[in-house]
Amino acid sequence: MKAIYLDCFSGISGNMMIGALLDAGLPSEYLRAELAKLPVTAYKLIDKEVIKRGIKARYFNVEARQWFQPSRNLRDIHKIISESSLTDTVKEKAITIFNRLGAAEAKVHGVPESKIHFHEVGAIDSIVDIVGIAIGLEYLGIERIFTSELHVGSGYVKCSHGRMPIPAPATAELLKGIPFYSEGVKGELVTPTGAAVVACLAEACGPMPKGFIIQQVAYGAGSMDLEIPNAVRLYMGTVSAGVEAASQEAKIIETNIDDMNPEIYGYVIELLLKHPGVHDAYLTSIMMKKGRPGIKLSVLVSANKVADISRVILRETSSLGVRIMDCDTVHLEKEIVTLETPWGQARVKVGRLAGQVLNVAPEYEDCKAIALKHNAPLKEVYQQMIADAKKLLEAASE
Ligand SMILES: O=C([S-])c1cc(C(=O)S)c[n+]([C@@H]2O[C@H](COP(=O)(O)O)[C@@H](O)[C@H]2O)c1
Ligand code: NI
Repeated sequence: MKAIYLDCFSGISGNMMIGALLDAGLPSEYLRAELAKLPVTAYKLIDKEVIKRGIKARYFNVEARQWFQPSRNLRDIHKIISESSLTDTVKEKAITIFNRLGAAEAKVHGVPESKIHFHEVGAIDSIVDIVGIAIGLEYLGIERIFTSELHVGSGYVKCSHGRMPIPAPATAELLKGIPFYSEGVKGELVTPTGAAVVACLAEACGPMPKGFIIQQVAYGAGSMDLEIPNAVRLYMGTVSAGVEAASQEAKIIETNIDDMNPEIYGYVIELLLKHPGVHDAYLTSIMMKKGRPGIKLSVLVSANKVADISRVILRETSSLGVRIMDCDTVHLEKEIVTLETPWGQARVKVGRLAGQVLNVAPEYEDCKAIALKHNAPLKEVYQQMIADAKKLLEAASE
């Protein structure tokens, strides 16, 4: 699977992330053409190569063409993104990041999310950065994202509220569950946008996952000149489907529900399974107090995503609270193998322990599509896929 590992030794911001994606192969013209699908125009993109402490890096920035921009709240931004002709994946990713940013601002300022305004120049910068990141990840085909611990810098930052401690309050809110540090560098190395991107998209923040094979190294420049290069380093490469981030701890989040419209459950499970860091989400029938039939919702999640996923559960279900439990896990090493069969292509999951194949599982969706297309019994498609996969694996091991 195509993956990136972001080495945030000098922090991360929206601009730095786009710079790194451009340096990794996202064509500037493609980014501009996709951004032009948004109904916002009064901006100019800066995209150039710079040298940061001797390292060549790509610098990206957004300049508002006019100082006055309409004040936009989260709803306006949702509308701008969702009514554009960008792909659904880009829209969904961008809206998820904006929601996180909005929630953090709302929490810090003690106002409802609906009252959060992305002000003046900041709005256009945030829209371009966040949508641009989603465009870049889709263009480069990135399926998994990991980061290092984040270097946040130190001191104070000047913004519309006055001088605020670093990490800025919205950044600090977004860094819940994410390891970060400061080594005395003065300045804001991680911005709220950078933190929101990591919080929403990264599966884990720590050492590079075992088995990550690097194919390319790219640098996205920040705007500061420091004693260290002000840049984010992006390693692009591959990681096998089963690779877990090193030292990744898992938790189980659970809640019991006895008062929710049953139509909601399928939607919530689908939503949860789309979140990076969610390994499983499932329902169990239970009998609750006062003889009420109920449902226990359980979510197996990477430890650094507990706050994030608890929020999704509390927002989307009728639950008033969740419980969180430690969970040790043992995994087979997973690999996805694509088979060429007389019926067409189909993926099979191969599970290994110390190199020995212990399980071969055809992908349900692929088998279902074949069964429907060729009017064949699903169980026969499964049997055929398992037999073909075993033959392929035997041939590969000879
Ligand atoms: O303008 C507001 S409300 C604002 C709030 C905060 C909080 O932490 S609260 C921080 N900032 C600063 O604005 C810039 C822009 O950050 P981006 O993520 O949009 O690039 C940054 O310096 C923040 O610390 C502004
Ligand atoms: Ni703020």
